[in-house]
Amino acid sequence: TRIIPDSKGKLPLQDGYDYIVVGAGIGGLVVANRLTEDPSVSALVIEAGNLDDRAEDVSIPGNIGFEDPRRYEVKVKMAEQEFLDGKVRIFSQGKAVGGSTIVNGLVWTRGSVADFDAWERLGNPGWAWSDILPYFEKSESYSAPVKNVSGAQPLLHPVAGNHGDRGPVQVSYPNYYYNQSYNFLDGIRELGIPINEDPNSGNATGASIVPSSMSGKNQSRADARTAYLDPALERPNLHLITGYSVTRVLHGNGGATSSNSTHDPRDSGLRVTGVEKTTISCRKEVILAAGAIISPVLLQVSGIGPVALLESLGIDVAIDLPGVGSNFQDHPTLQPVYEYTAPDIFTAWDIVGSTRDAVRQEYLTNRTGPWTAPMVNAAAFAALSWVTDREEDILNEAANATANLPPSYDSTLRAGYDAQRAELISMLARADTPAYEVMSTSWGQLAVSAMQPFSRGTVSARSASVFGNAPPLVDPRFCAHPVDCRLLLLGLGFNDRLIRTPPMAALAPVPPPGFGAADARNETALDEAMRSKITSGFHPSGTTSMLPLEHGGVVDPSLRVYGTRNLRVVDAGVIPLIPGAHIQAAVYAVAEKPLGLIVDDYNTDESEETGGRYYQG
Ligand SMILES: Cc1cc2nc3c(=O)[nH]c(=O)nc-3n(C[C@H](O)[C@H](O)[C@H](O)COP(=O)(O)OP(=O)(O)OC[C@H]3O[C@@H](n4cnc5c(N)ncnc54)[C@H](O)[C@@H]3O)c2cc1C
Repeated sequence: TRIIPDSKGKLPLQDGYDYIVVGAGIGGLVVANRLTEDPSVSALVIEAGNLDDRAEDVSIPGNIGFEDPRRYEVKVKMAEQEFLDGKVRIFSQGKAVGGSTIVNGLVWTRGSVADFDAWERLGNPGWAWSDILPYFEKSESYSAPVKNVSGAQPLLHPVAGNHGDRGPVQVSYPNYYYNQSYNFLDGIRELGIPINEDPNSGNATGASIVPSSMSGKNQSRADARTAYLDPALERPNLHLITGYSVTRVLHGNGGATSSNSTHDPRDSGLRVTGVEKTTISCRKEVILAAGAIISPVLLQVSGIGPVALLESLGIDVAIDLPGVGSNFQDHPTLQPVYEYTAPDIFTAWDIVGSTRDAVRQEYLTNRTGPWTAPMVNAAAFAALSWVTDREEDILNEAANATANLPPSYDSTLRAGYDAQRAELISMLARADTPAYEVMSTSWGQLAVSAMQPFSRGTVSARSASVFGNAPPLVDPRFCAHPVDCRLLLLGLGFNDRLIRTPPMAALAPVPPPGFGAADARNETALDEAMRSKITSGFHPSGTTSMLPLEHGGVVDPSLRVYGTRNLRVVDAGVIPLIPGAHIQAAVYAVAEKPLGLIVDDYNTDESEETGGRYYQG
């Protein structure tokens, strides 16, 4: 691999590449790696961020949440959240080779059989659980420790059934568990939630010690860079530019094309910033993998998106595609801390001063001790019927309450939403898909996320350039559908019961202001306290959805943008319906899957355009 860092000068590039990939996160690096396994294929990856320095704040799981590698993050301001408290929130996104996997929390969960079967029913043949399972397996090397390292019963699934053992991403468990993880799991059991020893089997509910994207041997972060770039460094046919941002997809002569172009559609290109503006051409395809926030904005500023938005910004319309930037989903999340005040409780917050020196030394010498443990050791995924006797009321509310869809949604997006809502309701009614998740940290944070969100938002360019004065408008519209807040309230009520179980009461947890036992009984007050605290679960997705055109889709089941012949999106944006899980495992699997389709397009017949509405104006 030729890595071309931010040279601030002329870019030493080839005349052209077969494939040009925008963004070196999960989607970009998986696709670039798999394509260049064939030495006759050339690919260029362009990444806005830089190679990370493998410093301790990146690679050591115990640093997550404390010494975050902020230098590899960009903060994106959300629109004021009108269904919460009217205030803005911040999204984090990775900006580095490896994308958000350089800064993420390592939690490795796939979701349930039902999550992916719903993708297929929504109009995506070949994307059911049984179809995507081989790609979950292909992406990972799963290992569970055979010995009990921390003294307590680890409750892990030790056998690698349905798990990959030769894939690039190391998935394993830490060599250390905080005792509080077991208080949590014991308390959860007292509330009738079963232990799930393998949350990645397709049955996603129950309480677990969660697997992490980390090396079992080195006890360090496994990310898209270590998994998919580092092993390919010897390949001369893979080039990577770092520190440069793609600003536009070009159409026709030098760009991904619409059918009314007179130019060769294969002659694609991108505009890239640097000291000197550069245009790069490619022979086969452009693959957008800039993540669920930026990929739709790049499409919009390149003239592919909802015609009304593009015209309002003075952007020439190439393809009127109403779904670009819509169907935005995330897991709304609360992070209340029930501080453990019993004496002699050791938490990650105690790792300071000389204790920190000792913990660090133990980690560096033996790869054992608290620094092997990521922020989240244990989590519970609760099925709705396990946690309420008002299940029918909630399902009725899910079906009948107004979803407050964004006014910009056209009839296709509304029809697509109706189909998704039916799937979500059937998932809420099942025992193997979660209504909410509770994540436990060593210091008493019991974070609650609604796992089947019914609200939908938008990502919209606010200028004709990605670098215009106005950054894009990112609006998840958290709790636009009221059932999302209802599920979060249910989760907080659950926390209140949980901290009063004997195993948890032994930790003497103190609820944060507004979240105490009396508050939990007063739903109105709790609801108000809660709305000011809801924020992102860091899982933006859906903004370039794989759905039929008549349901607001942006890409077809081969991840090709409707109306183009040589432009695909391969990142979290193509997820049509967010799984009830942390999404990195799904994004890796999604990115592994289209390889055959991409390559076949150029080895067999000419690819056909796949529908789309060409702008005639
Ligand atoms: C703080 C945080 C914690 C998270 N924790 C977890 C977790 O514990 N478990 C889990 O499953 N998921 C987690 N996630 C989510 C997960 O990491 C993402 O869903 C996943 O990385 C998305 O992959 P992607 O390929 O869509 O985009 P990314 O991995 O974000 O990669 C996109 C890349 O594109 C680059 N880019 C953007 N614009 C341009 C441009 N114009 N030109 C060139 N390059 C560009 C970016 O710099 C970035 O490197 C977390 C995310 C964050 C931010």
